[in-house]
Amino acid sequence: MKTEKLGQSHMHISSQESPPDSKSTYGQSHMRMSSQESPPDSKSTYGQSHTCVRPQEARLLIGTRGSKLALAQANLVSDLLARNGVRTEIKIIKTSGDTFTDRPLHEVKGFGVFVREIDDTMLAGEIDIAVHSMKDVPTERPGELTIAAVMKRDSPYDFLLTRDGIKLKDLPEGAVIGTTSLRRRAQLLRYRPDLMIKDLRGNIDTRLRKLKEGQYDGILLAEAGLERMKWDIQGERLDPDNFVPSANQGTVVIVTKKDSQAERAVRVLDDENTWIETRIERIIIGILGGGCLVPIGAFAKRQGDRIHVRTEVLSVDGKRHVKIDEFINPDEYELEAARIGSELKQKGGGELIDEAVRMFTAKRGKHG
Ligand SMILES: NCc1[nH]cc(CCC(=O)O)c1CC(=O)O
Repeated sequence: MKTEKLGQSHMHISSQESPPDSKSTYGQSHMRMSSQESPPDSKSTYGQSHTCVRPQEARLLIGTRGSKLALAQANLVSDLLARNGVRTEIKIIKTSGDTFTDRPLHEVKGFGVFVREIDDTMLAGEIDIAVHSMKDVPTERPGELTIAAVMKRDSPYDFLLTRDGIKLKDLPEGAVIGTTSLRRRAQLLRYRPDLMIKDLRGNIDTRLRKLKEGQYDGILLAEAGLERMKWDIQGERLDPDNFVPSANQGTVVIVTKKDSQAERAVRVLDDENTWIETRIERIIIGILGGGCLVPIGAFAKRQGDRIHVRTEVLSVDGKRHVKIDEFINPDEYELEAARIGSELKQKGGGELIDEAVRMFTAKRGKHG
């Protein structure tokens, strides 16, 4: 296990590798490990907690945000289910993350700002399936709901778009880069402390427009979003050694009520390899805590008969970080993920997390 110590500068000790192909080829069949992120004791009350009992031949209702990316994801799931004989209908649900687009996400109250209202609609029995970008789904979940399927991972990497195709290392001194992600901000400043990082909110099309309008020299976003929108835009895929992705980045997840017809219907879409990679990442960030208030990267990638795990916590200014980069045995992946999360926390990650949360809380106190 290789750990970089907390300090002012770091010799990167992992072998620099170009990002591997992000498509996994792992086997399809699998024994489902415990998927419970919430206590396994709560039994679903599906069908008992609401009056609207729909006839059996009714379509399953898919709940989703209304952004172009979210709709692209929901339509993909609907099409795949149709190919498996499952009829669905899509219902758009507005979330607080979509409402407050004028501020950084970490300043929108509470966790799961893109998920909470959709969870509530499912708990009320008004939808059967929810399709989310998995990285937006908090690790703390309502006991009645379950992650019923994790789709095969798209690109997990961050992607830099610049107006004239300049690479990150060649950007001029003080170039303005748009992102509102605390993780991307800290990782950018670690790599190029001279850069000016400017908040950038809004859906993908809004961000692209702001780049074209000249408000930024570059913008940083998830490559998966561009893939799913089928936008073939030239840019630079950032190396996961320097830009460890957000936990579960590039993954679409399907949530249903436990023990429901919907849970059984969507199971066919589950991808074993992505299930394991994203579970490792969620165990790690679940142990670290801090939610979206702290610059944390967590990335697990199956490579042959091993799983490469990279995870790090950074200070908000990118000047300090602590990182673990190692290969683990897939047979013990849950235990190994818990060990890594605990070690990262003990080796300085906990202090950086507390510092970031204190900083945010103080800032929120000042601005109300
Ligand atoms: N709320 C931000 C968010 N949630 C999921 C994605 C991208 C798609 C994915 O990671 O699956 C994005 C945009 C971004 O990070 O650029």
